[in-house]
Amino acid sequence: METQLIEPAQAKINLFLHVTGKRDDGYHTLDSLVCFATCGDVIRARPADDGTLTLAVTGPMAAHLEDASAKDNLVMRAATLLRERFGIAQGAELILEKNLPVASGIGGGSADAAATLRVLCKLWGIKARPADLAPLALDLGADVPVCLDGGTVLMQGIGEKLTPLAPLPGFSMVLVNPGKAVSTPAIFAARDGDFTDANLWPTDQGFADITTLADALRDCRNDLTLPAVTLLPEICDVLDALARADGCLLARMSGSGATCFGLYPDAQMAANAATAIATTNPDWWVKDCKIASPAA
Ligand SMILES: C[C@](O)(CO)[C@H](O)COP(=O)(O)OP(=O)(O)OC[C@H]1O[C@@H](n2ccc(N)nc2=O)[C@H](O)[C@@H]1O
Ligand SMILES: Nc1ncnc2c1ncn2[C@@H]1O[C@H](COP(=O)(O)OP(=O)(O)OP(=O)(O)O)[C@@H](O)[C@H]1O
Repeated sequence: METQLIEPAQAKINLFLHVTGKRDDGYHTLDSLVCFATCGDVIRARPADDGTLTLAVTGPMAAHLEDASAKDNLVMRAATLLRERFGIAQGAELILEKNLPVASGIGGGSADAAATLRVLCKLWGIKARPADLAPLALDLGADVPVCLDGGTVLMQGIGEKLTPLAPLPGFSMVLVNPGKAVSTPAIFAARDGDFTDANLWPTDQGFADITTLADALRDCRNDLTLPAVTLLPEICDVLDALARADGCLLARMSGSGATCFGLYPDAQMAANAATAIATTNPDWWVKDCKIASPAA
């Protein structure tokens, strides 16, 4: 039977995101607590005997990617770069199931690129250590290294400095996107004012439950919220809708937006919140999910 490998590309959530400075090349340095959600895209890969690389895109968000199989899709860019750097002659037939909204702050494209690297290392028998793949991942985007590693991570530098942290207590989330793409460079460019101090997060502290975690997260923020809301005021409506739902412990924007997340103590409360928000706002993308365990 023909081999088909399947790799999840889980949504990336920035539980907080502090912008701590700006480098000479224009990139910003960050402090961000990153975790992953149980929902996301899926990458499937089969060997291609003729040595070609092809991509097909399926799924509810496929139409939002301009030219599904274009070579600038992050899946194709990841596959092409991996072949070049490791001198691989084999090809692959790739299928991207696009479930996450595009350009929405939950790293869809970055998670796809990272999942492509993981699945093709398996398909092509590349025995690369994480350190061998890290520079390649960073060349694809600042969020790709964290998506490659997964787990709960303190992300610093421009995204290349990753400190794995102890797993967080389990919690449920609702992700909401108002259905409008937001450009990451435009949001960083619109940010102004002071930078936030680095290293504010207590990396050695454990959290007994979601309530104590939410308390600690409330001392932090997403520094890109103000520029994002200025460019897309609907983000305020999304945050309000999440915060007003019963049981919401924290509502915050992820990455450069526009997707926001709400944290809830249990799956039933998250499901109820998702139903209520989706009913009132039929044009929004609404998804209830959980924090992914590191091995998921
Ligand atoms: C906002 C985050 O989602 C937080 O996780 C990421 O930092 C964004 O990562 P990404 O989408 O992979 O970003 P890239 O594709 O590498 O960069 C897009 C653009 O965003 C800006 N950018 C990105 C990352 C960063 N640390 N500083 C920046 O200023 C730069 O203008 C860059 O040209
Ligand atoms: N496989 C892909 N999935 C999503 N976007 C892609 C993909 N390949 C290329 N892109 C392009 O990358 C840009 C960023 O999309 P993406 O969904 O990764 O943004 P994001 O969720 O804001 O990411 P981040 O949180 O890492 O900033 C979009 O303009 C999109 O056209």
